[in-house]
Amino acid sequence: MRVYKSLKGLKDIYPNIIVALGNFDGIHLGHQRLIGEAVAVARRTNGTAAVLTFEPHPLMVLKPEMAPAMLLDQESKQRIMAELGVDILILLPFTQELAHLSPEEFLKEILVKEMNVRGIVVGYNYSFGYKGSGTSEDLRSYALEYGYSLSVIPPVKVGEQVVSSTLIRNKLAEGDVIAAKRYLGYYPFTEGIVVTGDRRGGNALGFPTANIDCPDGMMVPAKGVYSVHVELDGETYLGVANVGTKPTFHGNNPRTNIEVHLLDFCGDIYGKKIKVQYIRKLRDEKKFNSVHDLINQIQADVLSARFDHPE
Ligand SMILES: Cc1cc2nc3c(=O)[nH]c(=O)nc-3n(C[C@H](O)[C@H](O)[C@H](O)COP(=O)(O)O)c2cc1C
Ligand SMILES: Nc1ncnc2c1ncn2[C@@H]1O[C@H](COP(=O)(O)OP(=O)(O)O)[C@@H](O)[C@H]1O
Repeated sequence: MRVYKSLKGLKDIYPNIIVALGNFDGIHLGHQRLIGEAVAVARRTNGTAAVLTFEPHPLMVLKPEMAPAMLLDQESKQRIMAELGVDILILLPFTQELAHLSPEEFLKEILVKEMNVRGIVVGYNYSFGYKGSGTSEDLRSYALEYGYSLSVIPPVKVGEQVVSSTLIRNKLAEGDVIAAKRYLGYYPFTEGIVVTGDRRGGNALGFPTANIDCPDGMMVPAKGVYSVHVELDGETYLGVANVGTKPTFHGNNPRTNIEVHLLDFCGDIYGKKIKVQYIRKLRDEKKFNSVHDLINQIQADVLSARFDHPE
């Protein structure tokens, strides 16, 4: 998959672009269906499967205080899109100027003039252009004139629930990682570099923990203890993770920390990149009266986590 940050020259390199439009935070089951449709149309028509998305998230530019925590970092997002078969990803810088294009201008200037799209795929509730006033009906009304096909993907449901990024954020905020996985189609995860912590885990507790540095603005599940799968150097380990503030030691320290103890592993992994996939919430984080009680509880957590083998 090739990544572009500008539209310049694209239509000359790719004369038959089928584009999926949207923000796709999380690339959940609904997004996967939508992007899958663009890929299918492109394969059928000998075209190029493209995703056009904005960077940063439009709300970061328009109303930063309203911008949600992101479900996926940019690198993971690109990896999943490539796995879905996307040929080109266009990360269009979202500017005030772009935000002020009317729906008609966005369609004519960007999709037709710059990209000469042959196919457009959007979700049932897609909106675009100034203040999001354009809808899929507007795209439909110009399809014949500009010669593109239009697919509008109906809501994807799991049971009675319509899958959405907001629903998934709410589930993660409740610590319900099992529900989040049901809607994402994969285990929610945090990826980051192992940094030094308070150097207490291995020495005082007998449970060394890899502390991960999580980029700001990323969604993290509710505070608590989780069984996890950890990817490190191409291997997958079972682990127990604590998402929280370590109240036994830190009093009212507000900064949420993610740390994981890998089962059946020993080694120095400072500076390494690890991916922590949340499998199941085991319990809430709590303040223990003694280090001894905390150690006993972590031992019990490890026993519970042993039930959650990696596939
Ligand atoms: C499985 C697991 C569960 C934990 N549960 C709690 C908890 O309930 N309360 C708490 O204060 N700290 C908890 N901790 C965090 C420990 O206090 C922490 O690992 C220890 O302070 C070491 O921190 P360090 O890695 O910065 O040295 C937990 C850690 C793990 C690995
Ligand atoms: N089983 C393990 N799980 C996690 N980290 C481990 C494990 N074995 C060794 N380590 C190493 O030990 C470090 C954690 O030790 P710890 O005493 O908790 O110190 P820190 O406070 O710096 O995290 C990890 O960052 C990692 O390099």
